[in-house]
Amino acid sequence: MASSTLISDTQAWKELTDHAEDIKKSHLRDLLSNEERSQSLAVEFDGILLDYSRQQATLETREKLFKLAEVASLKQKINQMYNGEHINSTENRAVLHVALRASRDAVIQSEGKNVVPDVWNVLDKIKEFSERVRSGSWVGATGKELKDVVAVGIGGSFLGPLFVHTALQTDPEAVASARGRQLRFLANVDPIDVAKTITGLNPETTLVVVVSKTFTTAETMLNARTLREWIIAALGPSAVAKHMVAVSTNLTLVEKFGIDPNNAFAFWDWVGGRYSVCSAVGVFPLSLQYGFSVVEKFLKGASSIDQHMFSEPFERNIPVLLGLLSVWNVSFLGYPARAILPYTQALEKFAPHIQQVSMESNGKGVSIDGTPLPFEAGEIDFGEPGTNGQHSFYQLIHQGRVIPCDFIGVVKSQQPVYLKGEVVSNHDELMSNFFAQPDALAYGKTPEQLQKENVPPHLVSHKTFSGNRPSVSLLLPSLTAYNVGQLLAIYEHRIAVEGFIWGINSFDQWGVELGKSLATQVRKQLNASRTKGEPIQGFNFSTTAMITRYLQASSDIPADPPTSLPQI
Ligand SMILES: O=P(O)(O)OC[C@H]1O[C@](O)(CO)[C@@H](O)[C@@H]1O
Repeated sequence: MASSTLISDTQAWKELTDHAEDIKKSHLRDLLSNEERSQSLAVEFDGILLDYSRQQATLETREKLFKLAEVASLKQKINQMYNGEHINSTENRAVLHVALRASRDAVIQSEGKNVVPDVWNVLDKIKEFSERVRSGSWVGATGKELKDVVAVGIGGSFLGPLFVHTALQTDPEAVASARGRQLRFLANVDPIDVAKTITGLNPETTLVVVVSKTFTTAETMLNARTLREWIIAALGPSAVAKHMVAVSTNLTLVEKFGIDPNNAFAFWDWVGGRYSVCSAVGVFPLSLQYGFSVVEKFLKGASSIDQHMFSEPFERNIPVLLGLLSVWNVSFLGYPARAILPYTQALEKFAPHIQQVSMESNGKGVSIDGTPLPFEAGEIDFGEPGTNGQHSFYQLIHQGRVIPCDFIGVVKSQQPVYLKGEVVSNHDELMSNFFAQPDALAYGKTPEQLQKENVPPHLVSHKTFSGNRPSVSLLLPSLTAYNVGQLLAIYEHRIAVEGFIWGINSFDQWGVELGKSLATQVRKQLNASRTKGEPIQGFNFSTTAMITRYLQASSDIPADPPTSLPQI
């Protein structure tokens, strides 16, 4: 396919469009009765099972999707990514998050240079520094051990580390090594978030890690300045050197901020913000909390999927299959959303992280060469752990809109809780729902079944479930740090596969710029109005009126220093 040709203009796309019309006539109830089909639509790797038999798809669909992958040069694009080519063309950057978790002896080139030694230099530095803090050889300004860490960052500098932190909090090995320590995150610029974060913390025992790829993000820099004042107010200006460290690609700005670059952990422009959890962005705060050896297992898990993705044929390649099925659901069956439903509370923060990875990556309106897309790319991701979600939005999924679901289950719970005298453990109860929901969605319930159950006629339509609602089931052996790394990489690569097929740039994010620059204009005017009494100008009537109202109504609020923030 020539690079300027849209994927939707190809014969492979047209064939899938026609094929989708046929598939829409079938029902999952019937498709699932074919055991041979079900057996073929499942794949296993390293203890992970992907069952995609509940997709509205047949073996023919899969063949046609492989044809589409061929026409989209999927294999070449994956190779280009792993070879460090500048596939993020609008920013002229390589996309090499796979290098962040490569083994020490791997060779991954960017601009003719093997980047793996640089990665391991930083990992070694993280290991050494985190061990000093954890062992108490690096202490605060008053000689006290630093037991509490606040990671200040937003977007990719927050969501991935929070997801992994939340998951590790259930891993017995991680829990044991985190005893007596706490890790908190400060992301939102809302003063409430600042107050909540510092509540109960003592600056004497707190290490603040400022995490920002660019070191210019408005929210992060303001929060970093606030916490710097919090430290200075309690311990004096010289305490900053002991209590503040940084993770960034911009070490010049780190130094300008007042953090010693020797206490900063670098990463590189070939790591996208939302793909940075395996860089110092995640590895450093998580190593402070859990120790480097636990975090290394997480990296190894991600790396195992990197190798699987790179070398496994498409028929057995979990991220490739998932990516192609997502394209099938969005572009051919017309389902714009995807629900991420982990049946484990440990993955509570997984959907929020994937929201950013997926929607910032694939929420694009033009192809990689700038041609407007005649189809919608990306999907709307949302989710909650089961069974909580079942008591929230599943009604819509069962009887309202059709939303393809990802069910994620774990064979061995990290926390088996058995009730004495009860037959079913908490985990079995959870998993009963994990197994039941996909079938409920797929089969539904017919009016005939309801009539046989003597449901009153006026309720039959209300109690009918159309079924034929697609899902995939991903069954992980357990949720160790290693498995968490695998899950992360499966989704990262799946999202890249989708973008490669749609022919978009999944690695830039120009869509976040406009709001940021308008906020800069508002911020300038707010300052000018508050300090010099200047009138608000340059906005439309509505915005001018709202800002003016806001200024007038908030003019009597005292500008307290952050140290006097009420603790929540
Ligand atoms: O790490 P930084 O540079 O502070 O950026 C934070 C986030 O802001 C964005 O650039 C846009 O929201 C994200 O892509 C990024 O993860």
